[in-house]
Amino acid sequence: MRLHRNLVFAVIDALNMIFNEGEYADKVIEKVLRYDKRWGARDRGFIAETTYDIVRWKRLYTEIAEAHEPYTRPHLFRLFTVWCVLRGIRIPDWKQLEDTPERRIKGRFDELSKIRKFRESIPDWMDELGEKSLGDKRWTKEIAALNQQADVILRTNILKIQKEQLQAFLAKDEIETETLEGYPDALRLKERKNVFTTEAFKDGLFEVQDASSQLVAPFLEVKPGQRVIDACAGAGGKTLHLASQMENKGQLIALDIYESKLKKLKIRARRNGIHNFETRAIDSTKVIKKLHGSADRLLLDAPCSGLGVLRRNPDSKWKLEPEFIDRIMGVQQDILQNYSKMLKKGGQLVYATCSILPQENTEQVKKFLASEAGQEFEFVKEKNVYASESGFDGFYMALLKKNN
Ligand SMILES: C[S@@+](CC[C@H](N)C(=O)[O-])C[C@H]1O[C@@H](n2cnc3c(N)ncnc32)[C@H](O)[C@@H]1O
Repeated sequence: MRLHRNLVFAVIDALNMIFNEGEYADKVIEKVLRYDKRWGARDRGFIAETTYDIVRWKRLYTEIAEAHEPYTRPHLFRLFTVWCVLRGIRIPDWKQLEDTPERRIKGRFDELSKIRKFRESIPDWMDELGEKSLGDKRWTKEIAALNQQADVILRTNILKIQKEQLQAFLAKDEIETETLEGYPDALRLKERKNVFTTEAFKDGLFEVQDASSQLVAPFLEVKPGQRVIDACAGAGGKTLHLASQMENKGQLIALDIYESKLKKLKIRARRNGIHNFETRAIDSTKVIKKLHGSADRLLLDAPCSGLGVLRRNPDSKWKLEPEFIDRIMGVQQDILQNYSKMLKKGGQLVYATCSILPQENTEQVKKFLASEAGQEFEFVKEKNVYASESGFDGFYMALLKKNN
């Protein structure tokens, strides 16, 4: 691989904004990719993937490069040279990269790779929490899987097109895909490409949605004509899926505490051709109270640590704090206690997270079922999705039924 100076400089700029200015990696990459309109898909891919890689391996690379906060430009270039050496890329003879100690880098890598928190490049607290919560064996496998780059998975919008037709449509744009057993609407890209510029995307024929996330809406067993509430809808990845499973019939109410996220959902719903839905921002407890006893189905896709989706958000390894996890666990239980009241007798709810920690998942459900509010509910089934087993994001979902 031949390195181009302006692309490498863009990576260094991006790392500076992410590591020194605390900006979010996805936003920074969007910003940096706007630097030069002439960059082609390969150039853009290089910038995005190299930046994400160095963010993912930050702790390992900073140990090897003996770099530390705040990262000066020479430090950031040192991280970049570690990336090059470990990938076997020839270092160009640029002033910023001179005197790269290649043998020393490889030696340090071999030493540090013996220790999980360095090898997997995670903070001490996360390694301790993962081991305590999942046990040494599962955590070791799981964190290794969560450090792999995520595949790009599409969900066919079956309101508009069949999966095989979509595959043929995308092939015309030289986007080759394959089906995935056990994920009826999913297509996996054989090669990473920008799908957002395709006509198929603009026409709402698919959404980008991880395969594990595609398991959640079917777990709720919705039927056309029902009243379904998606109480933590966000920008609506799962709302859109629920709507297509309802065949656009019935009533779908999408709630969230952030109006801004619901606005994004409206745009996506329009593109997807969905009209059986409405959004309501939760700006007071009245919004929930008004819906008490009204839903046939209820999705609680609760806010969580996001430890199951580190492959797609590697910078959350450095942004997440243990105090946040403690706080969000309180919110998760409040959501179960208060929002479950929106369900009708005989109705069903799914509690889901994109976490792999039992304390955010099965233990929350057990605590709810043992509480006063949980007495009317019956546990039906649960599913723990591990990245190390599925090859996709880590997720949890539990189905509960409200007794008649
Ligand atoms: C896991 S995300 C939802 C992802 C979304 N369902 C999807 O499939 O794209 C959790 C959502 O819960 C929202 N949230 C946080 N606290 C909440 C609360 N107390 N009530 C309702 N929603 C909440 C967040 O704004 C966030 O959008």
